[in-house]
Parts: sequence; structure tokens; C-alpha cells
Amino acid sequence: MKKIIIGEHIVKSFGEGDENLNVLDGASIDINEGEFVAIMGPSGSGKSTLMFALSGMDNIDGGKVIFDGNDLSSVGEVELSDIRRTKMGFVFQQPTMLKNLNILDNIILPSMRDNRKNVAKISEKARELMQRVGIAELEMRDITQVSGGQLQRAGICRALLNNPKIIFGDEPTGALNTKSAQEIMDIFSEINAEGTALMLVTHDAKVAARTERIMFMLDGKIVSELKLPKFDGTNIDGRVGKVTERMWEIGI
Ligand SMILES: Nc1ncnc2c1ncn2[C@@H]1O[C@H](COP(=O)(O)OP(=O)(O)OP(=O)(O)O)[C@@H](O)[C@H]1O
Repeated sequence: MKKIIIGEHIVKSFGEGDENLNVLDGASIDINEGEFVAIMGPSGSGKSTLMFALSGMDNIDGGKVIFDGNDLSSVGEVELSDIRRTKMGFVFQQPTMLKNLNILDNIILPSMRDNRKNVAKISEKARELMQRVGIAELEMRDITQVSGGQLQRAGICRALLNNPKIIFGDEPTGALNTKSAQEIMDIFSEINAEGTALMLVTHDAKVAARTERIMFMLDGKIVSELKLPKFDGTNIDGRVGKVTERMWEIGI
């Protein structure tokens, strides 16, 4: 199985001298193409920092990150930003979108940078995605005129616009009610079934239970992993049970 990400012994600290905080302490992680994984761990264990390191959003102090065959520490800023824009999608707890721009414009804005001439084509693709995630009728709305779940769907459309190889999600359902969270997870499962890898950072065992491999972090390292069969819509309670059992074992 080809790896989309290989992270080896990643070290990352913040601050200097007495203030130095060693956040990633030799974390190693591999993600296969098309795989759906979750990262769990206590607050402050380094989950988001690991996600930023693997996506090249942040420099690392030691170790190595190979993304789709590229060693991220040896590519220049321009190439790195190209890789991020064309091969990665990002979904955060609160989508950062601009007020006074409608939903459609917010979705297409990041893709416009090198595609100014293709507005019509990009808009068409964005409309297809909006249709797919159930927000087709909202394209002209301001971001203040939609619900949190609808805004997150728009964030997913934005992340999918360039057909990324992987979507990184940092607590993507953290701000949503149970029903919206489930619907967003259904969308992620569909995206994954079409071949896109996903890596979700989450505190929620129900979210993690929808993935096929859960990696548990403690003190800047992956200390355990749990494999599950691909989710087929059944036995969610059994899967959640396995995740929580492992969390208890590790002491999360
Ligand atoms: N840019 C930064 N500057 C200084 N310290 C940082 C920075 N980013 C993260 N940290 C610190 O690194 C540690 C790990 O943070 P990180 O956000 O990776 O943890 P996390 O496991 O994702 O936590 P949570 O579940 O609360 O989001 C925390 O102590 C945090 O305060």
C-alpha cells in the first residue's frame, strides 16, 4: 500500500530556555493513500501540532516528513505552498471565512489565486460540491446567515475543490450538535469511499469510531493504535466501545 505520509521521529518544541516546551517528542506515523485515520489524546498531547507538522504548515525541529514522496524539509516555500494547495485540504472546528463575501465566493476564493481565468469552471465545481453536501441553495448567503453545520459543509466544499489526496480535519465536528456532526461524518465517509485519505484530530470517540485506524498520542508520541474494519454503517456502538476501552487502557 502506497503511503501518502511518512512521519519519522518528529521533534517539535516551542519557546526557549526555561520556557522550552517539547511538544512532539519523536512522533512517528504513516498514513496510506485513501486511508481514514483519527488521532486521539489528551489536551496538550500534541495532536494539532502533529497535524501541522505533517501538512507542512509548521516547521519541525527534528525527524522527517515525507508527503506523497516529497521530503517537506527539503522543498522550498513556493513548492510547499503548491503541494498544500493542490494535494491537501483542511477543515477546522470553525471554518475561517470572510464576512461580506457570500458562501460560494468564500468556497472558491483560495482556488482563485492561480486560476483567475477559470472562475466559471471553479464555480461550477463548487456548485456541484455544494449540491452534494446539501447546501446548494445557500450560495448567495452571507456566512452570518447560515448554521454552524451549513458553514462546516461549505468548509468541506472549499477543502475538496482541488481534489486533494488527503483532508486534514482538526476537531471538524467539535462545534456541531450531534445530528450535524453525524451528517458531516457521513460526508467524510463518502469522500473517503471515493479514495481521498482523511486524518481527523478528535476528542470524540464516536468520530474516531467511524475511521479505520485510531492513533493515540501521549506526551508528543503515538503510544498505541487501534485498527477497525472500514465503517459500513453498522455496529457503531461496538466500534465506540472498542475506542473507549482503549482510551481507558491508556488512561486518556
Ligand atoms: N505556536 C505555539 N506556541 C507555543 N506553544 C504552543 C504553540 N502551539 C501549541 N503549543 C503548545 O503545545 C502543546 C500541544 O498543543 P496542541 O495544540 O498540539 O495539543 P492538542 O493535543 O491538539 O490539544 P487540544 O486537544 O487541547 O487541542 C500545548 O501545551 C500548547 O500550548
